Amino acid sequence: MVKVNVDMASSFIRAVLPRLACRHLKIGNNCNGRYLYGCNKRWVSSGSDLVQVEQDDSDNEIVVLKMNVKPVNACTAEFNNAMTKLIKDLDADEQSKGLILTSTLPNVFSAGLQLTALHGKSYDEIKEYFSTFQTMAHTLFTSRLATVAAINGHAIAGGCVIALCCEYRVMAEGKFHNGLNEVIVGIPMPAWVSAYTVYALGTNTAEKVILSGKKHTPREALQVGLVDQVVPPDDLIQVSKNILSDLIKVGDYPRRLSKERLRKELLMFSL
Ligand SMILES: CC/C=C\C/C=C\C/C=C\C=C\CC(=O)SCCNC(=O)CCNC(=O)[C@H](O)C(C)(C)COP(=O)(O)OP(=O)(O)OC[C@H]1O[C@@H](n2cnc3c(N)ncnc32)[C@H](O)[C@@H]1OP(=O)(O)O
Repeated sequence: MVKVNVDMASSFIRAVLPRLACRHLKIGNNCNGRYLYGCNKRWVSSGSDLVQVEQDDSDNEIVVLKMNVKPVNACTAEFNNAMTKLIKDLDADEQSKGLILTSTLPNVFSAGLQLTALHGKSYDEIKEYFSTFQTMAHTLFTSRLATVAAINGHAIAGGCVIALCCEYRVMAEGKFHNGLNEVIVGIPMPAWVSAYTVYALGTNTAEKVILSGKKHTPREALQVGLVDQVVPPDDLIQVSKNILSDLIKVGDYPRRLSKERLRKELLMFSL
């Protein structure tokens, strides 16, 4: 079990992080607001309009969630909470078997945490904000659904984490980056993100990916295991659907229980 010095992390959040984060991006507070709500399933309600929901098949087995937080799918607290609620609703619906996660934006899957949410905020506010992201990631990671990330653009830091929570990751070819640049931004990698990365990549590669903070091209991301497949952009959704269809062919109960057993150990990691 990884030991984490919580006091050190707390002082870091309190004192350094807000300044580092904003220096990194050179941004002010550009958090704005409301976007179209695309939900067409009566039992799915995020209570928000930041994720579009599409049914993919007549059996309602496959759902496509499209992140829709312009301009770069930065994970606002509202978005994190909406995603958590949607995934929990889908988990509770026995008809649903699989989930494809992608973005409405043409070149960005997700830019990760909303750096502006850290600017000028109190320790408690930042802590609360972080916890909304962590809850969303844990909910996706442990979802009983089969999950595929269809990465249609940049997937940076928290955006890469969201993809790592999925069972399978397909990325579009293009001038996009995928990586965990937390150490470059100035965020010591939380143990739970490291644990998820080790789970997906293996310890040795995860360490290199995390400690370098490198942003990978799609081909490089494939080499290190951040993604499982790279495809032409036009094929991304169809390939993801094919993978998902194969994944959900397996008997639901043994699959669900095996996924739970494989992944639940990792929930012991917090900061
Ligand atoms: C101690 C810690 C304890 C607990 C932590 C708990 C959880 C942690 C788990 C994971 C941690 C994750 C850390 C992060 O995610 S930090 C975020 C790091 N993200 C980045 O570094 C990406 C930065 N963005 C980019 O590189 C680019 O924007 C791009 C490649 C995604 C897209 O490039 P474009 O050229 O298409 O667009 P831009 O002109 O650059 O941007 C448009 C617009 O969007 C603003 N913006 C970009 N990224 C963010 C962001 N992450 N948050 C807020 N806003 C963002 C950018 O400033 C532009 O705004 P303006 O139009 O100028 O207003």
